[in-house]
Amino acid sequence: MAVLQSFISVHTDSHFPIQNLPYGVFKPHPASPPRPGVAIGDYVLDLSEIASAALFDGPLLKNSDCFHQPNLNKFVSLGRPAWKEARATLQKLLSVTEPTLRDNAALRQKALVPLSSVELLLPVVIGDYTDFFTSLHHTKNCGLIFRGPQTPVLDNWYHLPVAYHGRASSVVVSGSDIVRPRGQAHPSGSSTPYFGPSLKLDFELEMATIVGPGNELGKPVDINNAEDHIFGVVLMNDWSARDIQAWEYIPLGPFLGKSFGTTISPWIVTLEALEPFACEAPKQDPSPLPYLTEKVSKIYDVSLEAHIKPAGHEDSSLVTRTNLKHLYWTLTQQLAHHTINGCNLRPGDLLGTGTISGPEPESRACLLELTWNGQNALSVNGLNRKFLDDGDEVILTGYCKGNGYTVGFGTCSGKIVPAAP
Ligand SMILES: O=C(O)/C=C/C(=O)CC(=O)CC(=O)O
Ligand SMILES: [Ca+2]
Ligand SMILES: [Mg+2]
Repeated sequence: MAVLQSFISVHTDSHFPIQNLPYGVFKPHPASPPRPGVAIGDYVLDLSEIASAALFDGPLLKNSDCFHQPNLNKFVSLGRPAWKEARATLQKLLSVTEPTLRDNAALRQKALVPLSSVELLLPVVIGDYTDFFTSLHHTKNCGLIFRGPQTPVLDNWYHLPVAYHGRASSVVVSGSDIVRPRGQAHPSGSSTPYFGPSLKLDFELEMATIVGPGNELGKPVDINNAEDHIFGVVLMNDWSARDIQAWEYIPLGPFLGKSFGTTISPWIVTLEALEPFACEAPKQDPSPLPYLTEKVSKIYDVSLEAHIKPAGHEDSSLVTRTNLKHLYWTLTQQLAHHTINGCNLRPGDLLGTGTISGPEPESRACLLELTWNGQNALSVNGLNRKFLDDGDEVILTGYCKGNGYTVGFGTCSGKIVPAAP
């Protein structure tokens, strides 16, 4: 089958071909109101202009104001039939054979904005943010580092996707600076805790689900319908202060060691765009309880990388290479488990997968694991790094290689700036 092509020329390495069409929110000029868009090659297609031109003409979207909103919450609340309709409309409109936009210079001028000139914002208002702990490799390594060799993986882990409740207020879009947090750090031996800027600042390479329609309080989502509640996926960096975390987390879990900032990529890649890259999820042993047993158990083959760029350097160093498919618990199991007690999810909620470490040492997805809690230094552009220095920029990226095209997530980056005095 011939590869679908757009009239907009898209380089084969671009993350944003017509097969992707990820959703974001942008401002064309600093003073303009935010509006939804999709990325196509080096452009953003302004969906408010496409809606104003009455080009969303399908039954579900023709009378909707979802693309005249300052965020994507309304659109993601509409559910998969509306998402499919929008995708079909946009793929047709952008295709090489369709004259409507291709041959309308005035509309092209208004609706296609160079990506390099826009400001990208958080794509959704995030009411709640939860972070799971679903890579067995990450879990084992953290267990060994934080708790020692007796039981690195606790008994509950194989029976349910463990998670903690994160802080939605401090989720920021890629490109935002991260202020080094201050806090109490784990004392060594019998000393008293130290207070000051974190000395063990880390990144965590993750992905996160953006919730679609969600569920009513008291009505759990069935595991086999969970996919219909996932609009799409972003890259996520769950910045973590390991010295603060190690002291505070017993017995209630992460708190100030992680709530000072979490970065997500601006583009939400839809499950429709990821479908060609679906693969079988790893076999689970023991078998999960019936409420977590899926008819089809799938994950996606997404190559993931983290790079660090020190202050004043032109280039960055690759520090890890991993893949979403290494996760033990699937995105749908995470979502269904979250609701099984009746807890309601709302449109735009963010569900982090947890750190996506793979089986090899080179695929460990945070510095805690890569340097084994600072025991071994990592070489970053010839500099030694155990944890992050002020001025370090962490750049995450992810992509799926198709036949003749790439479905990518762009980047998710953030730079560490010095702690408050
Ligand atoms: O093992 C622990 O005590 C803590 C582990 C984490 O910091 C991980 C966490 O944020 C969840 C994850 O990213 O997998
Ligand atoms: Ca995390
Ligand atoms: Mg965080």
